Amino acid sequence: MQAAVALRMLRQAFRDAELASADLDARLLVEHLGGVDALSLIREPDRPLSEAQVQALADAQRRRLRGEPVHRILGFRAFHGLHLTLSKETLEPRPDTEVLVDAILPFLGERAEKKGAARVLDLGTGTGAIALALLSEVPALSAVGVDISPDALETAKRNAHINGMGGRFEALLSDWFSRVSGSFDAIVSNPPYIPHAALPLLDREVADHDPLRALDGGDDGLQAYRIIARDAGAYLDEDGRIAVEIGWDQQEQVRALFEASGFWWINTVHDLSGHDRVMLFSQDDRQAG
Ligand SMILES: C[S@@+](CC[C@H](N)C(=O)[O-])C[C@H]1O[C@@H](n2cnc3c(N)ncnc32)[C@H](O)[C@@H]1O
Repeated sequence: MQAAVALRMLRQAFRDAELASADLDARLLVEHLGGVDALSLIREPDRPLSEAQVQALADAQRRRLRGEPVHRILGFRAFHGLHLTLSKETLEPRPDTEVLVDAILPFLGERAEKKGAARVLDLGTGTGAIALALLSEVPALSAVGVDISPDALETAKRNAHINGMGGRFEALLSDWFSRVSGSFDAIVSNPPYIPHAALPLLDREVADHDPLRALDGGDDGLQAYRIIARDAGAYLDEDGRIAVEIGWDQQEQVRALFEASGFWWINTVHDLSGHDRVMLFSQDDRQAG
């Protein structure tokens, strides 16, 4: 079968099933499982696929139509320009989380330049997405990525190596701060923040394929923020910063938790849909919003 024919068939099957991202999903699958990039699909539409590639695409089509997200099928996702492999216990990193990376990046860049080196702690690192994106932008930065899942930490380590940053990334098995030591210029986190009772309401593609431990934020969704706000001060440099991703309606509660622990709110950054998504805090009032 020719690549362009495979693409047309897959696209039609996904459109018939009313998948929201039918065209994009079909293209991603044909590009990666058929081994053809976007340009060759246009320049060489007659390029034949091997028997194994046709089989892989048929299998992918079945999985996608059963509701498996396209990046789970591919086993990787692009994040902030990095290629990140996924595994059973890693959350699929989302474009909204790139907002957190961009929000803390100028601060870490400046710190690293001023001091010659800087350190960041990523709590609940998953694939390593946030830490690795920061490392890729700031060569003098090193990172500790904490997770409670050994599977996620293996994946984060693999991602650090694949992206050429293995020497600057430490994967640490820890229940939040329990095994963390030392002090950091910044603490970043995209913790689980879905209130327990809201889990059954999640989109099936999320609920069935992202790990529960990456989603469940306890009774009110704020369990992890409570711990981070309570303990972060002991691991943050005096003039350090905190950046946390939040649920769209959690700004007031998260702000209150951090302020009660003596942190100063700097600002809240919106995601790509205009929702409150990332909050920045500092240890001193000079940067306060
Ligand atoms: C929402 S995911 C974020 C993953 C990644 N940072 C990202 O943004 O794509 C939350 C992560 O926190 C981890 N986690 C949950 N409970 C934890 C705990 N008690 N201590 C450390 N990590 C935990 C989960 O395993 C998961 O990897």
